[in-house]
Amino acid sequence: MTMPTEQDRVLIFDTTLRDGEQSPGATMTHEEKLEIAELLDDMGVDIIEAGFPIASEGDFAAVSEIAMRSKEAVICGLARANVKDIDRCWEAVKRAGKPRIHTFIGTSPLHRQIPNLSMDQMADLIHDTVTHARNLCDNVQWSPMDATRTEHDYLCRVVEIAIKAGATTINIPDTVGYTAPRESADLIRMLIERVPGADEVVFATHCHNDLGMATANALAAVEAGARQVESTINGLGERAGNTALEEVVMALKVRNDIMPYQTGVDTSKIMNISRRVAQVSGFPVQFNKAIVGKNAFAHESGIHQDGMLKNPQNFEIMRPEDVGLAASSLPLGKHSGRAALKAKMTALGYDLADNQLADIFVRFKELADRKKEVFDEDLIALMGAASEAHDRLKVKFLRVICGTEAPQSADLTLTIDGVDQQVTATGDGPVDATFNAVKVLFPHTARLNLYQVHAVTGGTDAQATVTVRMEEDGKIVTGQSSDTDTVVASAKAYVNALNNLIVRREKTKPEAI
Ligand SMILES: CC(=O)SCCNC(=O)CCNC(=O)[C@H](O)C(C)(C)COP(=O)(O)OP(=O)(O)OC[C@H]1O[C@@H](n2cnc3c(N)ncnc32)[C@H](O)[C@@H]1OP(=O)(O)O
Ligand SMILES: CC(C)C(=O)C(=O)O
Ligand SMILES: [Mg+2]
Repeated sequence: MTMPTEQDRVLIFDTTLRDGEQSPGATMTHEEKLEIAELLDDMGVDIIEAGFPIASEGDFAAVSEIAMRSKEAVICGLARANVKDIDRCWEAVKRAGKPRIHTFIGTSPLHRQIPNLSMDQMADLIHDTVTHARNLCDNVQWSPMDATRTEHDYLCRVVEIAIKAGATTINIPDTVGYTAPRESADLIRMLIERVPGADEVVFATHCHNDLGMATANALAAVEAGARQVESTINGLGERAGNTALEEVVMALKVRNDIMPYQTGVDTSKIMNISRRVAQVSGFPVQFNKAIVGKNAFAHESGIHQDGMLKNPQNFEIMRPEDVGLAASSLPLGKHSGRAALKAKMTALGYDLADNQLADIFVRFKELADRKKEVFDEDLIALMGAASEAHDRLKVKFLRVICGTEAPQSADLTLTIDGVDQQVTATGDGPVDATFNAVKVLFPHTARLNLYQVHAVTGGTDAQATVTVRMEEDGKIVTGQSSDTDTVVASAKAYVNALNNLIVRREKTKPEAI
């Protein structure tokens, strides 16, 4: 790969804290804004639009503090085309290591009617306000709001005026998300070709997503010569939002073969900031959102899961770690197949033979038809049920009498090879009485050499897990069971060990000649 030249470098301008916050309901607190600004600075965003200082005392305070705390990023504030806004903006950003004033006015026929100015009056105002901003700050961005619906000749005229008045960045907003990729590119190309002095400034693109084309329009503008992309985390912003920062940055990284441009963003920090912005703005990320959606690296269908297990590149064009995710996920559901089930069972510690996998797969599909997602706990329970189905011994009923008066007794019914058998036995405590009852119903010579109880959860209703280990003729088997009743868990663990012993006996039986 060749080293980036200046022409390859695309500046990333983040406006989550200004345009993003303009989404109805997305207001962030002062502390939250400071935190997001710090995350943006740390991830290598070039310019942070921290707010609109004239809008409120709170916005002014946030922009001022973000400016004071900034490290590498340029800190920018927004201002309308008037001296009061621009002065207030400068007051807020001037403490930044790298301050920028961003001033704008709507230039389209419709927008010129908002302040009710003629073309000439507006041209004069642009000249005066950009000059004023440039006298305060040597880094000035100017935007003709609604540029994509502005007459080309007039747009060229006002862009030239802004450049002559000292603007260093010319931003071309598609304020209402109206343009389409080819048109977006043609507009930037036209301005660069026609406007005198265009080669001395950076052209920026600022797109909205009303027709779902914000990212495509921004990338088309880059291909035509724009070298600053304005965007927000998770695509937050007015109405349907702005270009999503993560989409532009990852598109340029993944398709660098056809879009050979570099950004300074550390993409491994994307997931973290996406989650924080979703939390603080209260705008959840849609599950299937590109790059940062919950499902962006998740595969449920069997054919895709099998392909992923064979080679992740079969179904993923970027690595999860490149966006800060630990790994892709293969959630199990009704569309999953044997390959993913086997991989999950192996991860859970089950080494399944082919016939066991076939058996559990049938049970899994039955469950998946009833449930949206089958979790690890469901599979463990399915395994328990599957192994119990083949057991020769089952605990059917148990009642113990225990307390200060000896002897303690256990009334036990075991189902042995499908037939219920009942006995009452005594012992030194309820567990001993229960084990004696098992021995009466299923006589054996195995010696108990471990009995262990531990609580799975806290509280008096905790699940107890009992482990039993026994030995017969050198064959060691273990049994385990959980129940909120410790004696029931003990009976089931003991019976589980005996079932395992029966299987071992069968396996080690000498072959008949
Ligand atoms: C496309 C964009 O994202 S633009 C940014 C939009 N963001 C915001 O508006 C958020 C912050 N805004 C605010 O807090 C308020 O609107 C304020 C403080 C800026 C202004 O509040 P108010 O003085 O009460 O005015 P109000 O919001 O009602 O109307 C906007 C005024 O700004 C004028 N105006 C709008 N854009 C511009 C501009 N670029 N340059 C100069 N004047 C402008 C309008 O003509 C109108 O003025 P008028 O009252 O003389 O007709
Ligand atoms: C202020 C400008 C740049 C804006 O947000 C827009 O036009 O969408
Ligand atoms: Mg905007």
